[in-house]
Amino acid sequence: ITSNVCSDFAADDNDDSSRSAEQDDDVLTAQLIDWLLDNGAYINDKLAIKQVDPSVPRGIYAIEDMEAGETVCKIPWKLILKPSAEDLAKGRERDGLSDCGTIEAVFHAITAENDDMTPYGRLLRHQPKAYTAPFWSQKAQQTTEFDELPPHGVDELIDEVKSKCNVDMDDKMYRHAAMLVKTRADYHVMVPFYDMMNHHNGLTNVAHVYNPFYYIKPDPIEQTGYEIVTTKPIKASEQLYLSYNHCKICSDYLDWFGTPEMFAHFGFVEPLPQRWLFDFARVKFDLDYKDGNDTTGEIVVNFLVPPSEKGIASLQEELTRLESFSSMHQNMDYESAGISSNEWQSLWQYYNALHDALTYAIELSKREILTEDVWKLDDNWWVQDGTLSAADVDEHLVQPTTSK
Ligand SMILES: C[S@@+](CC[C@H](N)C(=O)[O-])C[C@H]1O[C@@H](n2cnc3c(N)ncnc32)[C@H](O)[C@@H]1O
Repeated sequence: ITSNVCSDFAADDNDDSSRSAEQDDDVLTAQLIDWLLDNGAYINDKLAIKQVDPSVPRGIYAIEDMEAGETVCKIPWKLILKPSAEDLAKGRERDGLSDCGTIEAVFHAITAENDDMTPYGRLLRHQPKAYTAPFWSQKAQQTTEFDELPPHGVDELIDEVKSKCNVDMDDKMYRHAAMLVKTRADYHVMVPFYDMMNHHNGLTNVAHVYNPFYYIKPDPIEQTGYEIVTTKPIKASEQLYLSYNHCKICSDYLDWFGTPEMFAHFGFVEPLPQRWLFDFARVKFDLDYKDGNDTTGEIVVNFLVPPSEKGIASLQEELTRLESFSSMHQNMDYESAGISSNEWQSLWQYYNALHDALTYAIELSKREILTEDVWKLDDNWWVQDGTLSAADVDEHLVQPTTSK
């Protein structure tokens, strides 16, 4: 996976050329924890934040065995970056308003004068810049036929910020703030410590206690803090993992938000299990190891909607198109392509994942009975895990039928 994207970009972070050794990730993280504890946060003392090797991203690990149901952290409302009280009072609908207020709050946190900058602001400022596709350089977007290879619609993420928020997206720090919000916020809240948790749908072992999106009074998060608990026993040295799309508060993302969307929003290719939804072919499937625990074993495709002959033929066309993209670019290096090595690596990681997913789906569809029934359905042919939420049908919002 793309784990080294983060650390590589940290090295590219030339905004802080005067950065001293004290500002390195471990120091910034230690300062963050001290600040949180001094200001009323609870953080379970069986945990440590670390990067165990350069090929995996920094994350939260158990350093002692933990039981299911233990509190991981409780982060007080006052330490959370969020829109102004005035904006919050207008409601928490996902109309972009909340995101705008959060981007503004993050911008101020990362650009505060030295003495006013909190350890959270410092850590966020130090995070890798522009590593998700919507924030790539223009050159990368053009050279790599941006709109063709990475998932479609990545540019919408920035367009949405530009059209809804009164922020200057040509300003480097505003762009960084926007990317931080897109990659680290839960809806309208940026929660220190909690936002260091990585994603894995096969190894999820923590959950939210409260949903920040459902606004009830008195708001439990304002009262008791942002609280996360373990959902399984976790052994010392294991990593704590959240799911960014199949979690208790993920109803907007639950059904349609798969590996391509994860790449577009968060800038990494998720490990198996992966979900792929190809609307143009009306094919939707999960890709996983046959024996979930054996990551060297056979890979299986679980079609979530019966595949059709027409759909598989479209996937084949897409695979051919991809291969012509690859034969045009694969022998180049990032310098001759004129883009950064991180953009180049990230692009090919996604290419390989997409290529593999298409190849598996085409190959393993030969074991299925193909039926054209999916083409008789309406645009919501893909809804599987939940039921459509009436208010937001156009946005393909789904609500879980069971709590996860
Ligand atoms: C909310 S932050 C998670 C914490 C982050 N690793 C850190 O160092 O603070 C989200 C970012 O973490 C990275 N990330 C999360 N899960 C990952 C995974 N399974 N593999 C690679 N990178 C991951 C991605 O760069 C993503 O944009």
